[in-house]
Amino acid sequence: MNQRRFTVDTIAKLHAAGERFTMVTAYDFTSARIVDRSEVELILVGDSLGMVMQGHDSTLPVTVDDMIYHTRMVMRGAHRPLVVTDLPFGSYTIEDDAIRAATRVMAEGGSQAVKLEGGAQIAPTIRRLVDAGIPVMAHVGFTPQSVHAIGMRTQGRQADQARRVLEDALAVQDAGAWAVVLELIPAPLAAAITERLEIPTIGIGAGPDCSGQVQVWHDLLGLYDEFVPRHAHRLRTFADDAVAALDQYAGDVREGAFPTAENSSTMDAGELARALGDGSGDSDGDHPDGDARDGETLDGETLDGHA
Ligand SMILES: Nc1nc(=O)c2c([nH]1)NC[C@@H]1CN(c3ccc(C(=O)N[C@@H](CCC(=O)O)C(=O)O)cc3)CN21
Ligand SMILES: CC(C)C(=O)C(=O)O
Ligand SMILES: [Mg+2]
Repeated sequence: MNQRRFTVDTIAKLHAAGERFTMVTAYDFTSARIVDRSEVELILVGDSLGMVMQGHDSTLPVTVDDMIYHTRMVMRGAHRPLVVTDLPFGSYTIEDDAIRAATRVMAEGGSQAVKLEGGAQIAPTIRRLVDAGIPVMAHVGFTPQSVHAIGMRTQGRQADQARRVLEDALAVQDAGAWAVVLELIPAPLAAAITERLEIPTIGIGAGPDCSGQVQVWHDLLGLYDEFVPRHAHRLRTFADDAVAALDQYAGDVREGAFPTAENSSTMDAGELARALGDGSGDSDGDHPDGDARDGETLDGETLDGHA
């Protein structure tokens, strides 16, 4: 597919046309290449990488440098999707820090937008980023960087809390966010918010009536077994396939079934004999040019790749 890259503008047009779209996380070149070949419109370089790539039990230890490192790998592989990078925990608490972190992520990482967690409280920061020319995706409801403050649970089941989630979504829209992730909120609340917003909502654990959906790569493909969130759309079990493949590899080597002639190269028996010095080659031990290293040229042209 030789499609032009999705932009904030083309996503807005999809949304205006009433089309649902998808976002998936990616953290490296190879996975970004795969998303590039798919129909998924957006890549999130999520701070979930702290869990699924780094093995931490929360997203809190992730640094701006980590996000830039992973974004750079993703940008080399993704040419069609719009790429958004999460600002990590603590990097945008203070407004000036937010400008610095977002500027670095975009200038050094190369992504097209940043995402940060929070509602009304973070709205002034969103406004400043947008004024600085940085497209901002917001994230309300369950915000994983606040897990120790709010717990790992659905937000907005009671009226007062639900109203706060709605107000957060309206506040980030007013501040200039071009989209908002709704994480772990009741489906009817997500539907009501989506109806009241002009910008697209992107749901995860927020029911079917969002403008789009987002999933973590490892959850979709069955690569992460520490836990499988209820909201995960686990379409494959690649980790199981990988273990089976590794077992087959180990077994093949043990049984001598790998490598075969097809995986190996040959050499002239005389050359080997000369190398081993068993008398069939140069008996005087001389290695005149053009003899012991037959066929090689001075510029090394024929050095590579012959079987
Ligand atoms: N692999 C992975 N998938 C994710 O979706 C994800 C991450 N990692 N890391 C960052 C955040 C953390 N997220 C999480 C993590 C756990 C639950 C969880 O335990 N959910 C409960 C249901 C909670 C409720 O409905 O109140 C569950 O039983 O799955 C939810 C979101 C979402 N993000
Ligand atoms: C779960 C998504 C929305 C996210 O923020 C992440 O992957 O970090
Ligand atoms: Mg995140």
